[in-house]
Amino acid sequence: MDPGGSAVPAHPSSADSATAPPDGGSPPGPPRRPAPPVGGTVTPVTAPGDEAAVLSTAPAHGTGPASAPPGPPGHGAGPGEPPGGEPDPAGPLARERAHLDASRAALRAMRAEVEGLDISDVTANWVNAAVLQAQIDNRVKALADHAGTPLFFGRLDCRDRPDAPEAATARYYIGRRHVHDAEGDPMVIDWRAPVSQPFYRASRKQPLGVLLRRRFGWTGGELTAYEDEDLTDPSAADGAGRLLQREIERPRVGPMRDIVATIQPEQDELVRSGLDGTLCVQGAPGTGKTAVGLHRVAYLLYTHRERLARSGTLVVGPNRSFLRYIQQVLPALGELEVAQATVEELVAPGEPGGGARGADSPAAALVKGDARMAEVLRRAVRSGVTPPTEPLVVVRGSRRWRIPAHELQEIVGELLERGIRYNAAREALPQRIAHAVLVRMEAAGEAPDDRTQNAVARDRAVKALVKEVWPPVDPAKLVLRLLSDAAFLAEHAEGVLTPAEQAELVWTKPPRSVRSARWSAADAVLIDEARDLLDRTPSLGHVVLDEAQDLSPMQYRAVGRRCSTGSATVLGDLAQGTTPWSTPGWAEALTHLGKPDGRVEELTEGFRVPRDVIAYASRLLPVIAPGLTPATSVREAAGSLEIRRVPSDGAGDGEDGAPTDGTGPEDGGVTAEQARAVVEACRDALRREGSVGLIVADPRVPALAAALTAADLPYLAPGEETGPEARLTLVPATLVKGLEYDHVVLDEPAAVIAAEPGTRTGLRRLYVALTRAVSGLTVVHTRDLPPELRRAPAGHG
Ligand SMILES: Nc1ncnc2c1ncn2[C@@H]1O[C@H](COP(=O)(O)OP(=O)(O)OP(=O)(O)O)[C@@H](O)[C@H]1O
Repeated sequence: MDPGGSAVPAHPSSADSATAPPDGGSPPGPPRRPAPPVGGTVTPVTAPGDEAAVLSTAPAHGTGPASAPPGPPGHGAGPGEPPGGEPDPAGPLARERAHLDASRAALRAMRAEVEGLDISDVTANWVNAAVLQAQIDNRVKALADHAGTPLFFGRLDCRDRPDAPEAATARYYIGRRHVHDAEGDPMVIDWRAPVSQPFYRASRKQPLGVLLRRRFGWTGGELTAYEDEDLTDPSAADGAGRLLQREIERPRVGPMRDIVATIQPEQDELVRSGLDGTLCVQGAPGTGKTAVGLHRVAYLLYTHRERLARSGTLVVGPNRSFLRYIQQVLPALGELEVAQATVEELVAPGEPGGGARGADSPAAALVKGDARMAEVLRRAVRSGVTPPTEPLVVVRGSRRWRIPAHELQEIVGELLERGIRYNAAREALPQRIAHAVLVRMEAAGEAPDDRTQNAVARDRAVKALVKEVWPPVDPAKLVLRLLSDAAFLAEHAEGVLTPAEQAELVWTKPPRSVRSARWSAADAVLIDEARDLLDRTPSLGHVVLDEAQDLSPMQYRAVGRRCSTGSATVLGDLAQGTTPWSTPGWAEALTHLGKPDGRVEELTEGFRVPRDVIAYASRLLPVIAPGLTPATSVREAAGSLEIRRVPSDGAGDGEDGAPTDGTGPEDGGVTAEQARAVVEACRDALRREGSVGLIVADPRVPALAAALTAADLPYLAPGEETGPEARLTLVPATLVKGLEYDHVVLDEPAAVIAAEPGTRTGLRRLYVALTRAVSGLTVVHTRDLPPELRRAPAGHG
């Protein structure tokens, strides 16, 4: 029997005992009991225990919403509420809805106030007026009340001061943005404010002044449930409550969403770590690295708004589909100004995909991505500098000023030694020469001033000398020459690259010009490095670098110079490195980034992949990344894992990875039986709720796309938004990193491995593909599974 073939029958269900179906919303009109005053003021409220309306005070164990039967109508609307129908108008849920209504009204008032601003008196001219109006428009946009987005998701009842009596508490509602009433008192507090921090960090062991933490459940924009934790009882166990479980286990449809309501304490520590230090997060698949990185940007923008508004922030992701997938998270958190780019777009902006067209062999790419290339380029850039051998004569009026060659050489030598950027030195050179002339003028009794110095610096003879001594350099032409002219390369790679490495670099058919060259992604990074040697790349305030394990040292340098005076958040998983140059360790990566003091933290709690699926995928870990901790899964549902073996066309089983079916490479070796079984697995997956991802080795995409079309199954491209009409995405294995689907159908693992240049890279690609599922994974294979997957190593399930 195939040891991996045991099916785990756990099907997700939409049933959710934690919340009621929408019940028509809150009754119109004012609540019978007004919502207690919030924030800032000491508010005597009933002791938390009195509000007996707790949904669950203890973490739910083993009866997660995904496996619980659907409750009766109204069940779970909040204890203290009558089952079904409207909530008791005096009950806690009704009071919370009243606070919601009041907060919405306050937000409307805030918006109306901004909309009603009359700027005609305060703006001196139309330019100022336009600028101010744009700021007002942005503010109005930021104050919009989005129907589907809850205004708050949590509440804290805190002891107002450590010495305050038990009954004196302050109450804070925690939400995505700050809302205040007409008096300026807060109704909802921004999740990023320091006051909100205990919502994420407080535990029964360390309550941080919190008496009660309440989480709210929402259904279709309606407040339908809440769940309390009484933090005054140290004997009760901390743990994920049902609303949290429900959020984690909800079916995925559409792009990535924010996790602001359920950020976990260890994630919160990373989100709120300071702007000045660089932070690197190593984490197994689904541990929330991307989520942490994006929320960290939102937090930093809130905390250092002015500084970052000036310097800018940027999120770097592996490809466009990934960026499309994450692009709505920051706007949902109210942050509209964060740029997003791939490394390719960073180094060669303007053209989609960075304009890179050529492809390198892995060996050539390895050398081009090596940090030693920086030294080769540095030498090559400066190679045109030729110390003058003749004196310079400058004619001013009737006088001639002569600077001897040795003095000119000294000036040039000094500029070279100072290590300033090539073009900055090139600009400084005429001024230095002019200075030498001025010294002579003064010695001769003249009284030259700054204008004289500038005039000398612009003198024709000086200009001609500068052009000859310090010639202008075009970065692309320089790289073109290095890659086309073996002698030029050898001159500058001497002692840095071996002759064999140099041979990898040189094009066999050199292009005629920069424009006709088929630049590869690695070439674009070389050009970027050369450009930076000429002129300093402007630095942003903060850069988030996701899927960082795949960057070459030269790519790290390219990202690093874009945050040279700022800081970075580096996110990645060494086990998911699938480039030939992928990062061996974070210390090295941080050094290339120019942030050797960066702090490395690890996340191991998985929020995506169900237990059985992550245990299965983790069988590969000892081979692909020995020493890394396998992720745990906080999801309660074990998930479904099914391995379907398809009988081959009678050709018999071959060796691992070898096609045995006699099909040609043009269809990627997909047999008719395999295609049928894959389509069937997709149909099965589509019977369930949520998104479905069909992951296939890149060469097999056309054959399986044709099979889906023939079977009348519409499908999307990765990053395209799933919706009710199309929930199935056909994803080439090389594009699936960072993405997730409720149910994953994985076609032919042996082909995924075979599509990569080496077995280790292949197994890592397979590990990425195996860890995309939120609730279920079906592996469909004709060829043998890799032996690493068939063996269950001790402790890995
Ligand atoms: N605290 C949380 N509450 C709810 N959902 C969470 C939480 N943390 C992470 N998630 C969810 O878990 C899933 C995985 O998160 P994310 O994509 O950030 O993980 P990752 O570590 O970047 O994964 P990968 O290594 O595969 O790129 C996402 O759907 C995310 O929204």
